[in-house]
Amino acid sequence: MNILDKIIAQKRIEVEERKAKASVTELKQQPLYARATLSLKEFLLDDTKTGIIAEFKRQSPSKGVINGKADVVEVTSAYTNNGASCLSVLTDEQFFGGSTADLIKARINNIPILRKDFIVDEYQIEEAKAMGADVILLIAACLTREEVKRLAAYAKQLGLEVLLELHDDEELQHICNETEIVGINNRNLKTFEVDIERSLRMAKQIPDTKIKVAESGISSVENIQLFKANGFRGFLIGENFMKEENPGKAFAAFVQQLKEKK
Ligand SMILES: O=P(O)(O)OC[C@@H](O)[C@@H](O)c1c[nH]c2ccccc12
Repeated sequence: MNILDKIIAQKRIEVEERKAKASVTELKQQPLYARATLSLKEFLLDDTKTGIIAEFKRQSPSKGVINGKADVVEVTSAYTNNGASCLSVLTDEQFFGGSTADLIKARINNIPILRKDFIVDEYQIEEAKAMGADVILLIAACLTREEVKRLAAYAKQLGLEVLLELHDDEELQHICNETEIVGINNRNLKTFEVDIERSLRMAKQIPDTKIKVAESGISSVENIQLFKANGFRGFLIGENFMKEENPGKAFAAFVQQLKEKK
């Protein structure tokens, strides 16, 4: 079993446990559920913004602990105040050390928030809405094309947007009318191998009508310029900031460099 299979098997158990604890009716009563969502699409198409989706990630299966001390409010506020277009907050507990509480805390910021988790069930989309997320991630590597269509339509009907994540050429067929924002993960979730060139190669096969996001392994302003030149509007970056003692400060310095090199 590769790591992605392991995570998904665990996720299905976890979802059943969570369903037993809170019904959808209860989720709908949570204070943030009724909140009007923000549009990631709009933020990514705004040329005055950086396009960076800045991630709060404490740990990962590939790197172990990345930052054991960072405070979610401090870091996500610094990301927001220094020009992030969106926040990505890990909510998976077991493999990434995230939580629902982290996302709820990050919600003090008024920019779109991506719930970063492994979504396999409509219930998790209801949870995402209840915790104040604006966008959910759907990972093609662990869903069929039909599941992507079904879950994306469900999210849309709740007012949430979808970031569809691809990694392999075969997954290109998962792109559908329901998914307007398409991410290409430079990291293979089964082997952890990172290849920046992958987004560039695969991007050529994605229809121009989709908004493209480059994900993972981005560590320089030059990377971003290259992605931009290849039609990308969004850049999902986690570790490059989270590995620093002060991720917010590292983010601010990165954005400063990006402005200077424009
Ligand atoms: O930390 P990085 O290399 O900048 O990568 C961020 C993000 O792309 C990565 O965390 C990610 C991409 N897809 C995922 C799916 C699940 C969990 C995490 C991820």
